[in-house]
Amino acid sequence: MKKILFTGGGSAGHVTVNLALIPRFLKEGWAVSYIGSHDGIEKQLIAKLPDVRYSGISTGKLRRYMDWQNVKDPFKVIGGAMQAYRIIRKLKPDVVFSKGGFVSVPVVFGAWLNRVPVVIHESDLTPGLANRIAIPFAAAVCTTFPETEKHLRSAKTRFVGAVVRDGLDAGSANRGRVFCRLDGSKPVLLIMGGSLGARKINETVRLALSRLTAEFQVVHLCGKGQLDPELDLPGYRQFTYIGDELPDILAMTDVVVSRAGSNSIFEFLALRKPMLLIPLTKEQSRGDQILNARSFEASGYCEVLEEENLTADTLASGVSRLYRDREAYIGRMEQTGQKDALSDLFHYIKQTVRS
Ligand SMILES: CC(=O)N[C@H]1[C@@H](OP(=O)(O)OP(=O)(O)OC[C@H]2O[C@@H](n3ccc(=O)[nH]c3=O)[C@H](O)[C@@H]2O)O[C@H](CO)[C@@H](O)[C@@H]1O
Repeated sequence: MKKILFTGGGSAGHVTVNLALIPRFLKEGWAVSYIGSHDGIEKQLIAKLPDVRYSGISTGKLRRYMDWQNVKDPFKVIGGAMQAYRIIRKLKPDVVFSKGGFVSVPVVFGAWLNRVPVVIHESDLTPGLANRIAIPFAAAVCTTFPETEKHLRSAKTRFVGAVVRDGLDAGSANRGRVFCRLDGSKPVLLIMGGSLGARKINETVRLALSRLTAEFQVVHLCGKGQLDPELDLPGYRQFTYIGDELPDILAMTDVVVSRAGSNSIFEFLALRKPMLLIPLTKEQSRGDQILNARSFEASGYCEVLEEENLTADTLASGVSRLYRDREAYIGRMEQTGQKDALSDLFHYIKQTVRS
């Protein structure tokens, strides 16, 4: 029996591709294991797959700012690397697939020490810090954007395109309306601040809410701990995070306001949802979301609103404009080629197994 080990975590965006690939390997009879952190979002998401053996390791983070955790974290990273090395030595996987996030770095290093080939996947236009550290130890890097190759120097790259989750297009608008208790009497605006929520977007949405609800029914995914219990308006629904019902909600959505995380924006593109993107700033991230958003803007799929220009007024007027011009956005999105990135990636990983 062939064995594959997956890793990746820290945010849902670092697990989405794994969740799409795992069922394919299970269906072909592979033994599937996963290394994530002890308490990250990946643990909850992978727990839904009973046939996958999950091992937690300790993780640390490389921060761009001063924090007392910076002193403790190198020890956690070293501890995590030793745990990953031992797990991999015992499991003896034929191949490792890494989606990035800090938990993946010791796993990739442990695989390299154990001579197990690693395939890395990069969702963003430029590689994240974790992937940049891990790339020298990998056999190959698969990219979502064709432009990414320019930003990678050492490893073997392969452009596969965007992997969107299975079942994304099987949503039902009716189920979505029942779930959200909305009657569909107005167009639906979905607001999503990435898998963790976005505080600045949430605050601005609340300031603009009377204007937004005059034109739309609004579904707002706020992120953990960011609901406003005081706000209970007709035509406005807030959730911290939506799991399996997201395809239903997307099916009833007319336009989207979102951060520019790679998985999210390719999901909106696949479903032809016009988007107003508010990327994370260079200070909040490394500017990857700005590049993701600008690439989509150049193709005519979205409007970009930089966070420094985000006000109740620019948000409300941007969404109105987006809805007014929706047919033009949808028309351009329909011109995109349909590449089966999931199958391409699946076959490629199978070819990379240890000989
Ligand atoms: C703060 C941070 O580090 N953000 C990064 C993270 O974002 P983040 O985790 O937000 O990633 P993405 O936007 O790429 O993906 C979010 C995923 O979560 C799903 N979802 C989201 C909300 C919800 O309620 N339910 C739900 O299912 C989306 O459908 C999508 O599949 O990974 C992305 C992919 O590497 C990067 O582009 C982002 O810069």
